[in-house]
Amino acid sequence: MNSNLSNSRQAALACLTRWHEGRAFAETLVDRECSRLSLSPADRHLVQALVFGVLRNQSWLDHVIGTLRQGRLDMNVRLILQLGLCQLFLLGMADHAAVYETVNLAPSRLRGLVNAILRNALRKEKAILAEREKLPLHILYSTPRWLVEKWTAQFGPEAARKLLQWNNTTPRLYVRANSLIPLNDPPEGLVPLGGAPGWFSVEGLLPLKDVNSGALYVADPSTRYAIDLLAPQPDEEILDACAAPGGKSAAIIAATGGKARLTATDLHEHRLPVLRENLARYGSPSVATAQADWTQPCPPQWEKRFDAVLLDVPCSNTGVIQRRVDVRWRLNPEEIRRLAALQRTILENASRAVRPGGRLVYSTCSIDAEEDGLLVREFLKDHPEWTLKEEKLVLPQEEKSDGAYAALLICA
Ligand SMILES: C[S@@+](CC[C@H](N)C(=O)[O-])C[C@H]1O[C@@H](n2cnc3c(N)ncnc32)[C@H](O)[C@@H]1O
Repeated sequence: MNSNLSNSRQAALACLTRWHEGRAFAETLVDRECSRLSLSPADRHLVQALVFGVLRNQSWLDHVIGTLRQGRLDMNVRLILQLGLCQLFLLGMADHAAVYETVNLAPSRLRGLVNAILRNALRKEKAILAEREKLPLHILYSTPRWLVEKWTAQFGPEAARKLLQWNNTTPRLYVRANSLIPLNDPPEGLVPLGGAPGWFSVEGLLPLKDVNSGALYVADPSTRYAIDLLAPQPDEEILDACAAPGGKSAAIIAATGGKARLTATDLHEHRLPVLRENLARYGSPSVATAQADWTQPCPPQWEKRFDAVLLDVPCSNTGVIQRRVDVRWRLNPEEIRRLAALQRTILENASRAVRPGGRLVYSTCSIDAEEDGLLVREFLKDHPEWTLKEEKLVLPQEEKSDGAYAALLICA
């Protein structure tokens, strides 16, 4: 058997084990493990497909394991079985290689058990797959039941089902062309996105040269709505309050042909160097950057100072679950309530930085009303001097992109 394939499966098992032990992101664990083992791009690809495939289908895989074997299984064996079933039923790998390699992941005393369960799964394949569509949504789409119920209540059963289905598909990669650093030779494999000028879907390899030069920025097209609503103008004084790592700051500068007077702040001092580095690469080196905690009152020197403020607040990331496989498992209703309270405080304080007649765009990559439209309406109730001019909720299953929310508020 190919030893690189064995390495990839071992790496995937190591990543899943660590994922369950701590709070690290799956993406970070995959990157770290593949670099440690110096895996080739093809092997990295397999590790990612295995780890993400298991995490996206965890409840269904456990359900299948439960139908094949009653009684307790230790975590290591459960993860090995999840990996085996993922290869057999989700990634369509050859049966023989998938079973053989998976059995070899187990300690010798447990190989017989793993082999028996996987062979039993193959014998029952038809029944297992036929049963799938009849399972409750939280098992079929491996999403916590509370989240399924929440989305069903918010969007209706049909839209919720489509969203759950979308979240379990593989995300595409997109880039935004930076008008400040034109591409010399448009790279191959970039397909322009209809209705989103300057945006491309990456159909081949990511053109690293152009990403490193700052001519292309990797981002999802859903992020453009916040900038469109802000409509930054040359010479305006603009604040990007939650700015790191700087994607939207760079887009603001590009939208004004490099002429906005931008201040970019973030809570985390350690994120500022990355923010500055990104802004320099994207052709906007003169942006003023500063550490600021917007849960605290607006600093006096910034009160009523800005023509426009962008508030891209920390959020639950429920709009980007397709891309970030951990989110659904790390989130709970209490965390959403905590984030909504934090967002409301940040909005209260940062809104004071807007001059009379100025505007503020509040944005998230969450699709949950408590962090989006409901929160904005609560704010408006307490602040009659503000009006909601326009808002946009991007639902991933409808736009075939990440989910996002942006609201344009005007100060009297
Ligand atoms: C959604 S991210 C911003 C992404 C950024 N706008 C971009 O396009 O690259 C939210 C940011 O808010 C920052 N943040 C969290 N709490 C904050 C606070 N109290 N004050 C200021 N920034 C905060 C986080 O460090 C994080 O960088």
